Amino acid sequence: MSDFTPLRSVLYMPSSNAKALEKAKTLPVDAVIFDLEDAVAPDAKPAAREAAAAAVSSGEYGRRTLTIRVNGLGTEWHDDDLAAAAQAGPAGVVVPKVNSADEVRGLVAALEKAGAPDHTKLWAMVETPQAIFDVRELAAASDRLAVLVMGTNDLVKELYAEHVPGRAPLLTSLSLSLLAARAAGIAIVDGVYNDVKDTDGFLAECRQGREMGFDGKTLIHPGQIEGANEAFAPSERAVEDARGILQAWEDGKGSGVVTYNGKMVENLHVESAQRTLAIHDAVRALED
Ligand SMILES: CC(C)(COP(=O)(O)OP(=O)(O)OC[C@H]1O[C@@H](n2cnc3c(N)ncnc32)[C@H](O)[C@@H]1OP(=O)(O)O)[C@@H](O)C(=O)NCCC(=O)NCCSC(=O)C[C@H](O)C(=O)O
Ligand SMILES: [Mg+2]
Repeated sequence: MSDFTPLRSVLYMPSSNAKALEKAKTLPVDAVIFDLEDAVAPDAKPAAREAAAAAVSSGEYGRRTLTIRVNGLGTEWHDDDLAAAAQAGPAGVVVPKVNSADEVRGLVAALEKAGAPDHTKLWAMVETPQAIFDVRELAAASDRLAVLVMGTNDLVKELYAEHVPGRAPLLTSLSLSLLAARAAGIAIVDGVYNDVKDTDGFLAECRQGREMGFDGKTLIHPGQIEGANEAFAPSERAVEDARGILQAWEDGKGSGVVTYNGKMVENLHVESAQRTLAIHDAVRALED
């Protein structure tokens, strides 16, 4: 876990919005998605592409993980977007509506052909019924695939579902994607919450995402960053418990099972505690 990169808060911004691009340089966000897809009107796409590439190359975003979301496979903008993103060399190229393992392999080949540096990974958006059915193979299709990104707006649209508190219509898709990411050993971030003024609803969805196991949440507004950063970082209590578990394990060296605060501790709990502390250390390192 030493090279763990926090992805608690992953903020989309339209690459056509110069003010938002500027503002992101000061926001306490773990990662930025410079968007060329849904948030950018067709006639603004060429200029947005240039702005996104320039932002990535600028060196002005500090420790933030930078990514560019290109337009999807089969669109008139995809090839030019992918070439520009590969040349700019962000941490991730986010591709919407990836449907299958074959598409992942094709995208990785295209990135390599376009000269993307080794550190530029593929982030695949899972947001169609076909992707959900193929998500296990999709997530394991390439070592260059680093992150799954849930596209819950498109999923709701494709399922003819509704956005409801608790997200019952999406739970199967969220859970299958999460299982696939964990089986493949890659990161996964939850979808966006559209109502930027509904703080309670947003925080409830962050808690749900955290409890399910997501690494973080994609966001659409700066006002959502603080809540996501807090929800997806280990709480003080969790850090204290993790340290206590490690101490109890150390004290009981040699026994296969000990207790901490009256609860059973086995090797698997020790591994979880170590993970909690590694995430805590990585988050602290960002904040220093
Ligand atoms: C949703 C918004 C259109 C709201 O914009 P606005 O009304 O301008 O908000 P505010 O006036 O409250 O903004 C306050 C300040 O913050 C800046 N700002 C706003 N949003 C962002 C942002 N995303 N990144 C950076 N900075 C931002 C404003 O410029 C104001 O700055 P200042 O005046 O200096 O204080 C808007 O928030 C927005 O456009 N959000 C992003 C929308 C987007 O990217 N959508 C596409 C991705 S969502 C999606 O499609 C996921 C997936 O594919 C799926 O299917 O689910
Ligand atoms: Mg989408």
